Amino acid sequence: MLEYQENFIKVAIENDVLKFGSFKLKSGRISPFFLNAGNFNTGKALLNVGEFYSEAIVRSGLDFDVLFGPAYKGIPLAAAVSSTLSRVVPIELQKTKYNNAGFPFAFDRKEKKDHGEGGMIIGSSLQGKKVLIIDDVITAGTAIRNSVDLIQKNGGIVVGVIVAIDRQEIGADSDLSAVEEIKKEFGFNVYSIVQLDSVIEFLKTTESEHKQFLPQITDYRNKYGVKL
Ligand SMILES: O=P(O)(O)OC[C@H]1O[C@H](OP(=O)(O)OP(=O)(O)O)[C@H](O)[C@@H]1O
Repeated sequence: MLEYQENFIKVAIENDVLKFGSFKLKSGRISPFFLNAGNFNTGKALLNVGEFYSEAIVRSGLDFDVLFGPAYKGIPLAAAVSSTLSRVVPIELQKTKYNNAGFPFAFDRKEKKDHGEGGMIIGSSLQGKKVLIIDDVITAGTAIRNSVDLIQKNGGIVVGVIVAIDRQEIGADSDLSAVEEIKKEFGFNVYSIVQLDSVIEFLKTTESEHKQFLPQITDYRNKYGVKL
């Protein structure tokens, strides 16, 4: 595990974003851990988070024009990360790789608006642009599929997805994880700051008060996790 990944897990725990206990998921599975990015709710936390995502994005080597954050939790993430990228990516690289555009971002509405400027997309235009979707987590992949559809309807080309954590969990009717299904269906990669395996490693190797959850998490990984 890299240093920034360990730091992400620490910050996520400190902010009550990564929680341990017993949580019922949309899938009906009872999970011993849960990620709620809505708890990155201070300027300080967003600055931290912006840096973790930025590091994962730069490491991915992915070439993109616009960040897209699906409503609602993707919205502050897209704003924070585009702001951080414009600060941490060296100017020369911004010129050569990112068109010196200042890392534009966009997001969608959940409710239709038919007055004022109208439309479903707010922020940068997606027309003809390579789009990187940013979200907190993929569970069944519904949010990502909706976003891909919306981005394509608005003329954008999705080139990848970045999430905070890859749960490495198989779907209800398949041996593939949601992340693998998305890759297979659309052909682009899903990147993450950490995977469930990193969280397991963290609990094994650090003096965390949450070490007690290791057996339940390992059982959950064995029961629902993707085979490596
Ligand atoms: O892969 P999925 O099964 O779609 O689950 C993941 C999505 O669910 C959550 O958002 P939610 O749809 O709850 O909306 P919110 O951001 O408004 O909370 C989360 O922020 C992801 O966008």
